[in-house]
Amino acid sequence: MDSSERYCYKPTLQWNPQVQDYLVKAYGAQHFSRISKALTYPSCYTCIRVNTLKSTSDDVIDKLRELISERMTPVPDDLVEDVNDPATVELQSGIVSKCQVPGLDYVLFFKGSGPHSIDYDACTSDKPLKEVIVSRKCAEAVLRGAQVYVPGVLACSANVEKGDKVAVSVAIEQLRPDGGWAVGITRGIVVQGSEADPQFIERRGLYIGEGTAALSRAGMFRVNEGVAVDMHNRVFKLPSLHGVLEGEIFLQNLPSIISAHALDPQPGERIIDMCAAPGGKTTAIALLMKDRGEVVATDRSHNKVRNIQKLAAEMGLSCINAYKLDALKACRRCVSDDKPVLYSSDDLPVQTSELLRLTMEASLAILDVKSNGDEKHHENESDGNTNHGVYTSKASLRKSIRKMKNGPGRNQSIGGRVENSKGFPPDSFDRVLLDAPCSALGLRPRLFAGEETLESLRHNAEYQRRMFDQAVQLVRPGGVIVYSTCTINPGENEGLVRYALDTYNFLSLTPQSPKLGGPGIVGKCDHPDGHTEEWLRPGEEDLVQRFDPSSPLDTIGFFIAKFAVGPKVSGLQANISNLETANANLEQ
Ligand SMILES: C[S@@+](CC[C@H](N)C(=O)[O-])C[C@H]1O[C@@H](n2cnc3c(N)ncnc32)[C@H](O)[C@@H]1O
Repeated sequence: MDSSERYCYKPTLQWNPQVQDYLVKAYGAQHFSRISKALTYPSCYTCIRVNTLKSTSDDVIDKLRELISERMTPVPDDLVEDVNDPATVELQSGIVSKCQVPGLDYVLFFKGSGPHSIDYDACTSDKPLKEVIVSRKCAEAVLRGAQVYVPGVLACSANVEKGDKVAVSVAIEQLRPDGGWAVGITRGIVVQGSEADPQFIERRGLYIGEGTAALSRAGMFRVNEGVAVDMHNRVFKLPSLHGVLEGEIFLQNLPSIISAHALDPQPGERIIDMCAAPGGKTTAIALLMKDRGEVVATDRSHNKVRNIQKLAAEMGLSCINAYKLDALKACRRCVSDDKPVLYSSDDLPVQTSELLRLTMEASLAILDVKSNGDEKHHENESDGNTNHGVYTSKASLRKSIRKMKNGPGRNQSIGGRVENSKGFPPDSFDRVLLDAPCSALGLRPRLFAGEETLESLRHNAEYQRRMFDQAVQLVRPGGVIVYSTCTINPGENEGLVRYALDTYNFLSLTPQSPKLGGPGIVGKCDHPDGHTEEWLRPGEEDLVQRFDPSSPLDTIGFFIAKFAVGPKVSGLQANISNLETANANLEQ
């Protein structure tokens, strides 16, 4: 075997066999195989969203070009090789272009290249190849342009010293005789670097580039942090823009930007991004609203909510209010706290819907009638769970209304604490984005997919439906829900759309703009356990956007559905009357 074959990058993505069968049924064998291969490569460009509040595309292009030339001159000795590399020259001449889609000229593409074949032997012809083996997560980051950091190092040749050139490969889970997956390399082992090496087969086709050891072998396993290998020759050459023009630009996948456009947010509206961290789509939405109105950004993780706040502050966006909230409890019909309040003042809407405003005014009127002003917590006994009728004090309501006008936590994005939200009233948002947590089977580069089973995929779909139920309650009639995922699993995409349309007869799929993705999948899948998963019906496929990682657009796998919300009351009444009919039929 020659060295180009031995030290190449040709990974084969490993799937759980049942999941693979299921995806082959959905896509057809050839298409699935193309997708599976594309997933192992990063996109060949970095997508940049310009913060139009702070800069323009032309300014950012100029600054990036300047930065690149600054970084290249004077040319440090160890970069001489890079400057002669065609990919580096290409970057140097400034392959940064504006997106040509109307309305998206604030999106820039920074071109990269790959896969390149690397002649590892040429650099070490007089001595045996020195190697470093890294973890899968580390390799996925390196393929996107990162360095090899110490925690990512799994194994190393015996004689590696600081400054040595090393070939970097990745250890990936292998199927074991018991049917489980395991990485065959124990942290700290010595890489033999010969075909006698028991792990040699496992890293064939998994070499991701060459770098200079920043530490000796001993150092790599002694310290806990820092760069272990400075990568200078990679199979994919993508610009590393980490920390560059902070606040002015945001690195974001193209489909994510499109999902914010699909929501079509308007200045002055009140919008909720239910699973918002780290805030990529939240900030994209806020910019499309010209920072006017309110974007409520919620996530269940406290630290992640902080990150949303930091990002909003960094981008200079003040219309974002971020809260810690479980999306499964995002809608609160009424509150049954010890202290009787009508919705916590923390989460009262800034641009509240007309409906809620009328409700508030009506409550004030009721209180005016109650001349003694006593506060009474009245529970509606017909529904002990959620539907509590709540009275509150006039002062408390007035305070709440004042807060409605001023906006809750309006300045929280400049470093305030993370507030917990108890949920929001029904119909209180003009638009809802549910960018749901998912199996992430569209993210690239991905070097292993065997962790997902049919059960875990189905569990995700159930979780997403429960979140979607909350989204339906939060949006006002006449509003919009956008549902998106970064997975290629139809059960979490078209399956959710089927659930939505079959469950809520006041929802309809509505066209999206811009439309860059392909059609959705029509049909169904009969699972071996008898469960049938239904996807789209004919005529629905062109109303969703499906981004295919194997398509020329070269994006991550992504899915977007946009629902128009009709009058809910009649829809609910229709559901209730359906239930009543069903009950009556049962009783007969
Ligand atoms: C796909 S990511 C969202 C990415 C984000 N929309 C963006 O564009 O930057 C999903 C997020 O959902 C959050 N999440 C998962 N379960 C949740 C729940 N029950 N309630 C709220 N957030 C949840 C995760 O913490 C994660 O940040």
